[in-house]
Amino acid sequence: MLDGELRGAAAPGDGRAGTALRGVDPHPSLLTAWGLRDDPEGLATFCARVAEAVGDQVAIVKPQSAFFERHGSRGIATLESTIRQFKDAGVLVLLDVKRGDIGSTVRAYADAYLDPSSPLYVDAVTASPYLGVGSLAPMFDTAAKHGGGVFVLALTSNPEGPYVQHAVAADGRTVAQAVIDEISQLNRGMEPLGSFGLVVGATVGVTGHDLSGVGGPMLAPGLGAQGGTPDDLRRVFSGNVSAVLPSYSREVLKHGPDTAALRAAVARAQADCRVVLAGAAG
Ligand SMILES: O=c1ccn([C@@H]2O[C@H](COP(=O)(O)O)[C@@H](O)[C@H]2O)c(=O)[nH]1
Repeated sequence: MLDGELRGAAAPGDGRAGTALRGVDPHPSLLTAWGLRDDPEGLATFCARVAEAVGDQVAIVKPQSAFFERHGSRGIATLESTIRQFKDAGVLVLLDVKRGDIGSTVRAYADAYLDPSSPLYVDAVTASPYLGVGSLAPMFDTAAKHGGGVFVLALTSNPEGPYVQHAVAADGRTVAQAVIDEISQLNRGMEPLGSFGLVVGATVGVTGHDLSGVGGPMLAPGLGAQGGTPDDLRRVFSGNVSAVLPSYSREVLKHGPDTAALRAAVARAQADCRVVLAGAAG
C-alpha cells in the first residue's frame, strides 16, 4: 500500500528517509546547462541520467508533467519511459500533474494515471481541488482501489496562492482549511497513514492552518530555488512533521550532469531535511 511505503520513505530509520530530491523538472535551461538539446532526445537523456545517478538514493520522485508535455507526444513517451526507469529502480513515482475537472472528466484522469493498466500509471498524482474536493472522488476511488495516492493542493508555495487559498468561505473556514479538513476526513481510520495527501509549500510561513488531523502525507515543494529552507519546514509544519515529504528540484538538478556532484547535492539536502524533521518531531 502507498501509505505503508510512503511512511517507510519518510521514516527516520529508512536509508533514503528525508529524501531531498523529489522533483524531476527538466527545465529548458537545465537541459542546456547539462550540454543537452532542448528536444525530446535531450529530455530523454536528462531523465535517464537522473534515474541512473540517484535511483538508489531516493525513495520517491516527482516528475513535473509540464516539462514532458511541452515536447508533445515524444515528451509523453519519455515520461512513460522515465516512470518505468524509476519504478524498475524501486522508486515510487508521484507525478506532479495537478489535474482537476468535473467528476466525469476526473474519471478519465484517474484511468490515465492511477489505473495499473495505463501506460502512464504512477503511484500517486497531484490534484487541484478548485472545482471542489468532491469532484476528485474518481481519483480517490481509483487510488484506494489500487493502493495509490492523491496529493491535493492546499497551501501552494507560490506568492499568488494565498489570494485564493486564504479566502474565507461562507462557513468561516479558509478555502485551504476546508480542503485540509476534507482530506483529513478521507484519511480518518486509515492506520498508520492514509493515502490522501496534501501539498503545503515550504515557503508559506506560519499561516494558522490546522494540519494536526491530516492523517496522510504532506508534500513540501518550494525548497531551494523558490527560497524555502529546511528550517522553514519546522515553522510551517510545527508539530506535524512525521509525514512531510520535502521536495527540491532545480536546487539539486543544477549540480548535474556530473553524477558525483548530483549525488552529493542530494545527500546534502537530504541530511539538512532529516536533521530538521527529526528534531522537530522530538
Ligand atoms: O505548491 C506547489 C506545488 C507544486 N510545485 C512544483 O514543485 C516543483 C518545484 O520546483 P523547484 O525547482 O524546486 O522550484 C515544480 O515542479 C512546481 O511545479 C511547487 O513548486 N509548488
